[in-house]
Amino acid sequence: MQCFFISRFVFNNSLCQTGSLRYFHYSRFVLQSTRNHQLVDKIKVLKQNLIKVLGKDGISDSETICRQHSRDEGVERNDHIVDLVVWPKSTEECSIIASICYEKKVPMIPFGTGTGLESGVCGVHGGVSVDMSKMNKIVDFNPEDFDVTVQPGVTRKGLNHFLKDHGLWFPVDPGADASLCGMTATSASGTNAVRYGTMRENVLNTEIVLADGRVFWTAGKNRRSKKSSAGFNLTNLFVGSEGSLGFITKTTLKIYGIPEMMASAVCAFPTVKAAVDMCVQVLQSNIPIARIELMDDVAMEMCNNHNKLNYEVAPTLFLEFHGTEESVKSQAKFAAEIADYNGGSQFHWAYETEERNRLWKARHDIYWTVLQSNPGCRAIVTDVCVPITCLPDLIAQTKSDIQKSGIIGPCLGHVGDGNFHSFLVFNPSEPEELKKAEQLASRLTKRALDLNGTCTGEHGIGIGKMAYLEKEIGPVGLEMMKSIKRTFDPHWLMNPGKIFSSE
Ligand SMILES: Cc1cc2c(cc1C)N(C[C@H](O)[C@H](O)[C@H](O)COP(=O)(O)OP(=O)(O)OC[C@H]1O[C@@H](n3cnc4c(N)ncnc43)[C@H](O)[C@@H]1O)c1[nH]c(=O)[nH]c(=O)c1N2
Ligand SMILES: CCCCCCC(=O)C(=O)O
Ligand SMILES: [Mn+2]
Repeated sequence: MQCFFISRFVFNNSLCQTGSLRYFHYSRFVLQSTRNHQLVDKIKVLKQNLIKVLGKDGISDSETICRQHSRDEGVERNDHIVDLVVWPKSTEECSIIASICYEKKVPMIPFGTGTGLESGVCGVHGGVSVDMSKMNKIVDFNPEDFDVTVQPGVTRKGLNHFLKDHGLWFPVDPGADASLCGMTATSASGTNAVRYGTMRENVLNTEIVLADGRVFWTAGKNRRSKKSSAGFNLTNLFVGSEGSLGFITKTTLKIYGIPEMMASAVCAFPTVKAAVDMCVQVLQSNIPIARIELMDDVAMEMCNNHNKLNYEVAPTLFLEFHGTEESVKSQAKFAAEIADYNGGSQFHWAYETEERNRLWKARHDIYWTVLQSNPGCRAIVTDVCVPITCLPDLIAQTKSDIQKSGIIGPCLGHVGDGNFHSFLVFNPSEPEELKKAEQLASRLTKRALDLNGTCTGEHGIGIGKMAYLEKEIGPVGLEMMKSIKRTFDPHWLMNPGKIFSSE
């Protein structure tokens, strides 16, 4: 296993180390000189063997490429760099890569598009990053059965571009243009989940390459029935497995008809509680709302400034209705009455595709908006999800906690699911700020767990949420998860150091 000797002499100019997170710069030279020699030797042999299979174009050990593949959009972890990157072009090549790594006992880390937020793609113990982007075909499409099977290089936007001409779409939308197998691996969701479900509800089958190179389908080869009672649900085991059980080399997904009409609206509220109360009442009234997204006043102000918009700076819901023209109109009328009852403003409507896209782009871009509004800063993104009735108090407590701390922390959420994010901004050269942000995130997550919720509604555990998993699922639950991992991956080679440690 790789080992690092971290001393102050290692750092070029900045060091900030508190709790579980570390941010620092160091030189590749020092990194390599302290790396376990056994692994370095193994990697040399491995490289030669892999070149024979993949050709020189299918493999790289360049420092830049290894670094690019060792980070996602979340916290940068400069001490967890992979040693090699490979690009399989087929399931067969992926299987050969796995068997070669298995023989040498070298860690393997699947890489989708790197949009994850929990450091899922970094090499905690070094190893080989397997970039799936060259496996980018739609391999099976059954429009009348409403299913499609794609390889890992197919992204959400790529699939929707293909489906559009057939009057179909795949609605799970994390905003980022993530790979569909990466979304399967993290159990992603996003803005449409309140109506169409998350990846868990939309994955019918997956093809898997195991750590030792064996290939199998979790629901049986090519099976695509909408339901099954045939034994354990192995498909769901791989949804949210974060690369720790095997490579997902195909995912079979449910797809949907594009609704005749889609209409979006924006509505401001006097308080977060009023906005969430409206959301609960909309769900209780069985309005089949497609999106109901909260942005707090802090997020709205940044959104306005960044996008040259002039929405009210107040807790705001972004809503969307799907259906026939008649149904959209009646859903919207009912929802507007509920908004009014809760002190909400008139709806500002967007009917045309372009206008709707602009509105949702402003919402989806909030991650970049916050970072660009605070140059040089980084952020801890929280992702708790609680029973919806607990949400108003939890958000109110969180906002008051953030205000007292002096940290900048916009909050927004997929409120229809009881899921919200706070974006706790800190300056990496101010250790006190990072400490405050970490303590805030920890208090918030503990509060959510005490309310029978989860530490992560959609981003996954990765490294960032490992500390909370045992409290969430209990010691026996954690041991069961580890036993399952041992069954699929007895030598702990698939993405080790994520979700839980090996002890
Ligand atoms: C601006 C912005 C906004 C959002 C988000 C990101 C960003 C940058 N996300 C997070 C992110 O888009 C989501 O986690 C995706 O599912 C990650 O997919 P990638 O293909 O990028 O996986 P990425 O390459 O980042 O990998 C993520 C994890 O999956 C594993 N993995 C990837 N491909 C695999 C494969 N083929 N087989 C096995 N394991 C594999 C990796 O090893 C890693 O552990 C999100 N998410 C969300 O759910 N809701 C949201 O609202 C948002 N919003
Ligand atoms: C407060 C910004 C957090 C954004 C995190 C990305 C995400 O999940 C989203 O919904 O947007
Ligand atoms: Mn989200």
